Amino acid sequence: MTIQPILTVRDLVVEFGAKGLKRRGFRALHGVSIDVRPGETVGLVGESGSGKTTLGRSVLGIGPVTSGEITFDGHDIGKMTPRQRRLRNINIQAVFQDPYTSLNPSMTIEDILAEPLVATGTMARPQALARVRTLLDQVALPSDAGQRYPREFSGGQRQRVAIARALALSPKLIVCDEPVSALDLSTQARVLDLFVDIQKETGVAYLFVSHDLSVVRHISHRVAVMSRGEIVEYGDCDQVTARPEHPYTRRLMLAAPVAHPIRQIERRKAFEALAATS
Ligand SMILES: Nc1ncnc2c1ncn2[C@@H]1O[C@H](COP(=O)(O)OP(=O)(O)OP(=O)(O)O)[C@@H](O)[C@H]1O
Repeated sequence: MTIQPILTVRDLVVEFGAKGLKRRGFRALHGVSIDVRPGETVGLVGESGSGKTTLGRSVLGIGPVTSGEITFDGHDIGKMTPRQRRLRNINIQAVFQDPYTSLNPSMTIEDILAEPLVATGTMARPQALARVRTLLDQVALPSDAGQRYPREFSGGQRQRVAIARALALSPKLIVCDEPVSALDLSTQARVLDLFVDIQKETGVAYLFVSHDLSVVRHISHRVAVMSRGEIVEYGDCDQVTARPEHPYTRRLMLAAPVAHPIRQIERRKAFEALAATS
């Protein structure tokens, strides 16, 4: 039995600064196709400027779609306005890079987490507050965190709050755009493990954007490699990261540091041998 994707992107073209039909703007995406199945993580990796964020923003409905299709949970959402998305209950959430600016500093954590539930009419405030306690528990924050403000938390803890907020409305898909890049290495590992645990618990799918191949390798079932607005390689995580076929992916692998210098040399030799035979 084939599993239907929860998200399908077909031939997505995004141009910035296009003026009407006559003047073409800067083309950031050149016909990108990708899909995400329920409960899986698709990692989107590539160097700076390759178009990862642009793709994520189009899926979220906060970036332009010049042409192509985006289908989510059976709905054709590519050309929907934010209002149309709300009316049709299109529930795709986001976790962004910077935990220091993504949370309103004047609101308590409780209010930050209750807001989407109350604002969408999903729950009255008393039920929303009960849900907040469950969410705090889910992201392993203490129950008294609700009465505190974002400034009282570390970067990793703030990112846990951002994850809890994304989970509040029980989405089937979360777009994660560099969600651990601002964190130190040990905090990165803990937050990545949290993403994995939450997926096991809830079945949520992630489109997970990162420039860091080791992060993507840690969390993804499938990986798409982007270069200059195109997907140049796309497949199972093990296949793409252990036996990359595209020269760009090989270069990305070689550029990714590994902890042990001898392993780094061995790996470089292996990839050079691979490159010579292909
Ligand atoms: N609003 C915009 N107006 C004009 N050009 C843009 C806009 N947003 C992105 N771009 C351009 O589109 C290209 C892709 O950018 P994007 O941010 O998607 O890349 P990225 O792979 O996410 O990079 P990074 O890892 O640095 O965030 C870049 O050349 C960028 O300058």
